[in-house]
Amino acid sequence: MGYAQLVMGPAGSGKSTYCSSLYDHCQTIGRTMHIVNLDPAAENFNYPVAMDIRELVSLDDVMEELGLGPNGGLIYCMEHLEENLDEWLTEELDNYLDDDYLVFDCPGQIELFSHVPVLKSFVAHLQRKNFNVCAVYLLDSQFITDVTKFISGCMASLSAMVQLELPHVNILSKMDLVRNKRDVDEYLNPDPQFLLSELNKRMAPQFQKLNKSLAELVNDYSMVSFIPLDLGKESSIQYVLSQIDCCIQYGEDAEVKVKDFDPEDD
Ligand SMILES: Nc1nc2c(ncn2[C@@H]2O[C@H](COP(=O)(O)OP(=O)(O)OP(=O)(O)O)[C@@H](O)[C@H]2O)c(=O)[nH]1
Ligand SMILES: [Mg+2]
Repeated sequence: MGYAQLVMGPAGSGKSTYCSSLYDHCQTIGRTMHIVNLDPAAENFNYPVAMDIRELVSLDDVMEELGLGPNGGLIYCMEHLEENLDEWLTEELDNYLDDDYLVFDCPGQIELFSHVPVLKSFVAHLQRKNFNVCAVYLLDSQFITDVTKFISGCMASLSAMVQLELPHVNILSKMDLVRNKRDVDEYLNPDPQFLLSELNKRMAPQFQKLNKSLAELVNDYSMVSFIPLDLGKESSIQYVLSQIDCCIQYGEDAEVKVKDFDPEDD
């Protein structure tokens, strides 16, 4: 059984930085983790790139040859990935062991996890290869300064959740930039009444009914809650990782082995 995180979130939400911090953390604690670049437009990396979509397809070539812009070009690249999953991903995965842990650093174009099916096929492929996959969705903590931004961030996360049907962990990134940590608490497990009153304060009266539906939607999927992540604190990274590990049952096999030898069981 292999393990994988699919790291998603809007452009600039801190996905690649999270991946490199996670990598460093695992180096420190002596744990093996491989980071995969799925962004055909990425250029600089702060982590060793274990697999790289750019070896399959280059955004520059696609834009030049097909006359596409950067976003259309990216969608084309991802569709190309989808068509080549059997060759490319299967071949690349052959380099890893059965119980390896992979982290996929995705591009930030939001359409990738809202309405383009490539990630769904990608996940299905990983699952066929016996990977336990967790969706990790990053939202910039600066979004909570504006409740309308926060709600739209929640909706985007929700659409990834509904589309991918994976264990799902939401992270509020860049906590080092939050000055008043108390402001954050209300957004980590948002109360629908609180969201509703904040939205109503911000928006014109004709939106009240819509606001109510949005707040209810967030509440109905009570899974829209966030774990704060402060990359400056090793303990924060460790906590986030432990929550994700729990979702994909990483480490449980080891526990079972320990239990097998528990003298009290005799
Ligand atoms: N202060 C602070 N800045 C951060 C943190 N994480 C990321 N950043 C900054 O936010 C910007 C975007 O970070 P990236 O990690 O490239 O974000 P991304 O989600 O990978 O972006 P795309 O791949 O373009 O979608 C960079 O300038 C980072 O230095 C953080 O925890 N704290
Ligand atoms: Mg990135």
